[in-house]
Amino acid sequence: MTREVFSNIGLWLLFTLLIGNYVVDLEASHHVYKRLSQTTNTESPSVNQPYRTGFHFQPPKNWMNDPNGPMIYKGIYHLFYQWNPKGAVWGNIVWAHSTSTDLINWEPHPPAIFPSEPFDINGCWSGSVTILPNGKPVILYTGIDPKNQQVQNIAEPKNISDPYLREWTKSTLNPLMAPDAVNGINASSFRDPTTAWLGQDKKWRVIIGSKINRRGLAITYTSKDFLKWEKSPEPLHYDDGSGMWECPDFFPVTRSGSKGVETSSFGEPNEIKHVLKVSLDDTKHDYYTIGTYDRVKDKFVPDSGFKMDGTAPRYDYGKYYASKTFYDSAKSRRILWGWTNESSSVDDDVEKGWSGIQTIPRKIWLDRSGKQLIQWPVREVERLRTKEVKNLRNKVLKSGSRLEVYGVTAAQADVEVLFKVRDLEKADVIDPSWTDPQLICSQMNVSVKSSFGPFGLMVLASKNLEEYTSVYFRIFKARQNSGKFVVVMCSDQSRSSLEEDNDKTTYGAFVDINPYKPIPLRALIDHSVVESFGGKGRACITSRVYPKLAIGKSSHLFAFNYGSQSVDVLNLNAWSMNSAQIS
Ligand SMILES: OC[C@H]1O[C@@](CO)(OC[C@@]2(O[C@H]3O[C@H](CO)[C@@H](O)[C@H](O)[C@H]3O)O[C@H](CO)[C@@H](O)[C@@H]2O)[C@@H](O)[C@@H]1O
Repeated sequence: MTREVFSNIGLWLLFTLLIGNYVVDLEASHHVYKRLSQTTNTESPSVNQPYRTGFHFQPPKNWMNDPNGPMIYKGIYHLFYQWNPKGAVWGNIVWAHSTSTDLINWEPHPPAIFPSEPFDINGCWSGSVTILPNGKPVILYTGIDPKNQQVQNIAEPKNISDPYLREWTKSTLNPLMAPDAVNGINASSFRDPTTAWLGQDKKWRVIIGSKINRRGLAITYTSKDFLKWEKSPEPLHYDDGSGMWECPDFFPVTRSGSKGVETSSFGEPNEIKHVLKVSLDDTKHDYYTIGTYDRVKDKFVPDSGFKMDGTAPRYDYGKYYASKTFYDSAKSRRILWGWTNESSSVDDDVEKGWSGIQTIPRKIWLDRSGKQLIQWPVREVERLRTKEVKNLRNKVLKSGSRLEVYGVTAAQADVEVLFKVRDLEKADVIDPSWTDPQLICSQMNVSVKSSFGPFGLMVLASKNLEEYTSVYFRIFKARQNSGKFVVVMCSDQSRSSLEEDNDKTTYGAFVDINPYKPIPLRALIDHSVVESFGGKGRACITSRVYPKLAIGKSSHLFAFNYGSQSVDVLNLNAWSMNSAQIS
């Protein structure tokens, strides 16, 4: 059926091309595809869906991976994403499309781009939007050609007066960038173009993720007109040994304040730093480095201490991949989107009929230290807060104690808590060999007592704690007689579900905060996802969990302290969250 439809589309398109159209009119194929995506896999997900989210973005059904081409256009936010119209596993990839006025409630549209031409017949993979100086948005995306080579294509809106940009036209000049014998690009590792930026010479630049042997690199192309692109002799940046760089992202950040800057902005060199983010195919994590962009040499130079490989800091120390930012000109902020895959088995995904969510979009900016990025859920999500619970204020959590937070819908909630510790000189000294926070968290699980920690939240917990996910801190002295401390934040999924088949890896991150001050923790809890923010966005951990007992109204929320020293809860606010309008 699919093949038939595609070959009919192909014939029809060939006809329009033969009669001399320079752009491919996709209107008819659009409608056919819309029908197709509505009729394939017609079995809607079963009614009993305890793991579907209430306020995290997800399509009504089927597989979703990377966020693509996020932007704001005429006051409307757009999110495209990699979607399989035919099932809950990866494949048959198209650019699905939704729009929003607040980044939280979404209206679905038919797929914007789908395989129709030789230059993308085997898939429309990830890419980005660039808003041209005349205000017109254009998409650069990776197409998979008949030889399964990865090539870069352009698509533009059919009608720029439609704020929803519902229809897109592919250029007949596609592919604009392709591997060949001369450029020596690896045809199976050449994908995911970024948002382009304008250089001093008025030429556009874009980078594309790639690899040559074990070298991961960001290949630069330049163009005067956005159509004819020339490969630069040198990549923007590379690292030997890091493997394929998927979904690169490259953007400026201001050195002071949390305002975002437009991708082509440079300002004074002492005002702007640049961020290079890559998604490492080898580890499936998103890493970033902060550095300087040399506009003359077209080179990114990481600041001292940063290396663009698996040792670089991560946006999120849980399940989080293929992220992408955009500049929100309406609110002068840079927004980060990221994909969170399931931790359930493929069989379970197929049975529930869907896979993959997007995390709540986060505002992202450079910390005053210049050494790390800070992320915080967009303020708009707070509009879903309802019924605030304030039953924990200035409470002492004695060693081994737990306090239940009553009156909140614990399966769909937003919780903010401020802890305070005293007598820090009693902290245990960290073993100098403990350099990997994930290892610390998994080896010292929640039942292992230190002086300070574990203390934190137990979320998606069953009444008698047969199931719970714990998000907590431990504080160590950096050395004996040292006034420096190491704060570790953990998200322990090992007891999250009675079901055995899920990936229950424990995650961990170091949090760069001063433990003499109050220690903030926020958790966005949404049925099968827990997004945790330590130190006001200095460390983020997203986890996926599938409790069997702690679902819906049977879900509970606790603050706890299993460390040997008491911990104060200065303040704990919890909100039941309304559901967003999404699909
Ligand atoms: O949808 C294609 C885009 O996704 C990216 C990054 O997520 O590449 C993914 C990749 O496929 C693997 O990842 C899938 C989920 O992302 C997974 O389910 C699949 O089984 C994997 O093969 O696509 C290619 C081809 O399979 C592979 O090399 C990647 O890891 C992004 O780079 C693509 O544009």
